[in-house]
Amino acid sequence: MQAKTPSESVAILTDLVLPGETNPLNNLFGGELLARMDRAASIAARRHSRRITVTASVNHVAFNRAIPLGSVVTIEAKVSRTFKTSMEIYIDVWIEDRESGIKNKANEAIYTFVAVDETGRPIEVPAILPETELEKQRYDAALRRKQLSLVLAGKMKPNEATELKALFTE
Ligand SMILES: CCCCCCCCCCCCCCCC(=O)SCCNC(=O)CCNC(=O)[C@H](O)C(C)(C)COP(=O)(O)OP(=O)(O)OC[C@H]1O[C@@H](n2cnc3c(N)ncnc32)[C@H](O)[C@@H]1OP(=O)(O)O
Repeated sequence: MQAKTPSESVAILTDLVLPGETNPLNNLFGGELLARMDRAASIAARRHSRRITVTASVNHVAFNRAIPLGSVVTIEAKVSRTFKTSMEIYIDVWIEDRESGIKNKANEAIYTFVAVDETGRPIEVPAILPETELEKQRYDAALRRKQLSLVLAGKMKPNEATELKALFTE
């Protein structure tokens, strides 16, 4: 299977925040943002693997800035690292300033997707070759995040999480 670059998987969704999607503070409802990020991430995972993909876990979400009603929101998702059958998808969320058009970072999230065959069994995905400095940083830290996610899910013993242990012994 031929390796791919993160830019080959990039998925960008730009949409408005409408009244039915807000909370009582008139900001985008958190669950609505999670769903939009899941959609963008699933397209990125699909573009990388060209397989059926499912969300295996949401590893990290930071709601750093509220997103007001009427905002133009851009969600950019791309594969940051692949393992055997799983892919880490890094998602950046931007709000566009109405007057200047300048985009300011509002949130970010990290999802894990798994490619599956027609019977739902995990199947191998192409490797990834990070190109930019940011892509390389995200790639390098992804194994640590995977181990943390597996430990929290009870799928890995803490003493097997070599990358996590290294954080505390360096
Ligand atoms: C192309 C352009 C147009 C595109 C056009 C759009 C098309 C778009 C199609 C629509 C697509 C919609 C997709 C929406 C996304 C859903 O809405 S999917 C619905 C929500 N998700 C689900 O229902 C998934 C349910 N869970 C499962 O099916 C199974 O648990 C899984 C995820 C397949 C894993 O199966 P398993 O038996 O645990 O398999 P296992 O071998 O242990 O693990 C497989 C891999 O997952 C990893 N893993 C498992 N759990 C975790 C965890 N908690 N944390 C991190 N990694 C984990 C393992 O480490 C392993 O990784 P590798 O080392 O192989 O890389």
